[in-house]
Amino acid sequence: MTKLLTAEQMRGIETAAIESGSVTGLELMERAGRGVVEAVFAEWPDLLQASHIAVVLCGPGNNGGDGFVVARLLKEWGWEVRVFLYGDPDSLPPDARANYKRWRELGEVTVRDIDPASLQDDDLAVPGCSLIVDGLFGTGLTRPFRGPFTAFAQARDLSDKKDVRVVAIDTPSGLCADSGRILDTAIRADMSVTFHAAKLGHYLDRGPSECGKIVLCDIGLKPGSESRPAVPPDEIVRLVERPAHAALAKRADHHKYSHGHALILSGVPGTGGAARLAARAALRIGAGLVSVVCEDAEVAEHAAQLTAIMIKRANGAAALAALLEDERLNALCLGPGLGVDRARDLVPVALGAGDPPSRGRARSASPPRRSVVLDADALTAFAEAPADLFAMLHERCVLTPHAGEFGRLFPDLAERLDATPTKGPAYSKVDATREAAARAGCTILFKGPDTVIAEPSGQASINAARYDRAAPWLATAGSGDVLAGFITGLLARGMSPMEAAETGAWLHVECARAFGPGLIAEDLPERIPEVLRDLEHAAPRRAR
Ligand SMILES: NC(=O)C1=CN([C@@H]2O[C@H](COP(=O)(O)OP(=O)(O)OC[C@H]3O[C@@H](n4cnc5c(N)ncnc54)[C@H](O)[C@@H]3O)[C@@H](O)[C@H]2O)[C@@H](O)CC1
Ligand SMILES: [K+]
Repeated sequence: MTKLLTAEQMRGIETAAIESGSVTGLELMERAGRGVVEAVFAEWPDLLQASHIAVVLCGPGNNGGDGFVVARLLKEWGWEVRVFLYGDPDSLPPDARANYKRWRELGEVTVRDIDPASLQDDDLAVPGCSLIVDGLFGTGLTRPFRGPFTAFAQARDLSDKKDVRVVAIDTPSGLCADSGRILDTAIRADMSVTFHAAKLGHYLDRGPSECGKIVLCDIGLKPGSESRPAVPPDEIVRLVERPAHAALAKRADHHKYSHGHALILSGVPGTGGAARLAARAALRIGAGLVSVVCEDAEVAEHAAQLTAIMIKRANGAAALAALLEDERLNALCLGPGLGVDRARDLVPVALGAGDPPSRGRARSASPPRRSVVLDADALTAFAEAPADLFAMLHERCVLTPHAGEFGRLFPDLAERLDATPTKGPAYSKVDATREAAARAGCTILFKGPDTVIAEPSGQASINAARYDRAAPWLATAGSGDVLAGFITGLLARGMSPMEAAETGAWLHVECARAFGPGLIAEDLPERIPEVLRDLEHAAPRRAR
């Protein structure tokens, strides 16, 4: 499991280690600086060949302290190093000050105001400079950085400057470590070297655009014990990773009914493509049976297109309620191509909250806990009255909004997320998704290249389609319908909502990566066999 930490959690782990007496802050800082230098040489071995010139920018906190360590180690390696300190040397925290002093035995420091009244001429354009080390701010960033930094960052996109590499210590300055949002402006790095564990901001929002490559450096901090974890498990955000093959495999002694029956509800004639995409995805991911549910007028369109996927007729809410008397139909998907009017009629029935007129049945006190995925129109249908939807949702539901749909259901949370951040830590997509899940009472998968999944308990994870898992071709019509279908199929197979949402999101990205350029939504389910085979080959062989 890859854990992602907030700045506060990281500080807690560091403090606990120092208080335990197992390590000093100075030792941690030395390991951090050394880790940065090692990462630089590993990434750019040409810099090992001869002595080079580096500019090291140090800020007023411990991130600056790491910068002084890097400056010293590069100097000892034979480099020419120019060091700038933004802040007062006498106000540096103790470990940073100790490293400032050690550096001063070797070289000069150009000291500048942290908040200058007017712009200063910093002459950062050091001729022949090969490396810029950003040690201005790390996890302690609390407000937009100003003055020369703003001018500096805005005037030049450092990483575009020919032959100059930019390495950020921990996080690129200006990037909020908790949210991945930029406080006004940020330095764009080619590589960011972070310590102990990556931070949420490396994977959320603008983080991946600003960080370049992420390198994780072990500075010898031990994880807490199981009885006294340094960070409570529920508060830790995980990066969604490759699922276990066993979770997706089919056992030889199982039959199709062991893998559930998924229903995908479709809309008016001519809009059924989205439902068929979702249905195909549910079938490919292994649901035992998949049916598209439609009205009489839509049967011909589906019949012309579907073979292994069955068609079930339901003209209106009462007919759907009658169909759902069959408890073998264990997972439903509503939204793709459904139309908002039809969604308003059918969603309450799907959630077991309807009062079907044909049978005159009173609203059930304990509605059947059938798994339900609500996407697209099924979310938009409740834009005027989200509380009505939340009152019907239950723990087997998954909502899969994109940013627009999220804003319709949770306008106050979206507003906080969209507001320009003025201080750190800024409100993050993880914060918003967790709050949304608690309010809705079910699992929420908030889509994007930084998809966040959260359940009401506060458990949360990020499925990042960034860095080495980038899948830009997923931005194509129908891709969300396929994701909803994957999740529905996995729910039909019996996964929990959180596991189905995480696994579906991971497979979605993996299918896109397996296909590559030119991808359209139809291609995604067709890559499932290849992706499943790869998972099988990666799985450890069973002992004979
Ligand atoms: N937590 C840990 O376990 C370790 C932390 N280390 C380093 O320490 C860093 C965190 O150090 P700090 O907590 O001192 O935080 P930072 O060094 O990121 O910055 C905090 C300082 O900057 C000021 N500040 C914040 N935003 C500002 C702005 N926009 N303009 C002007 N001043 C601003 C704060 O008031 C504070 O003085 C990490 O990012 C990492 O680089 C490493 O030394 C290794 C171990
Ligand atoms: K930094």
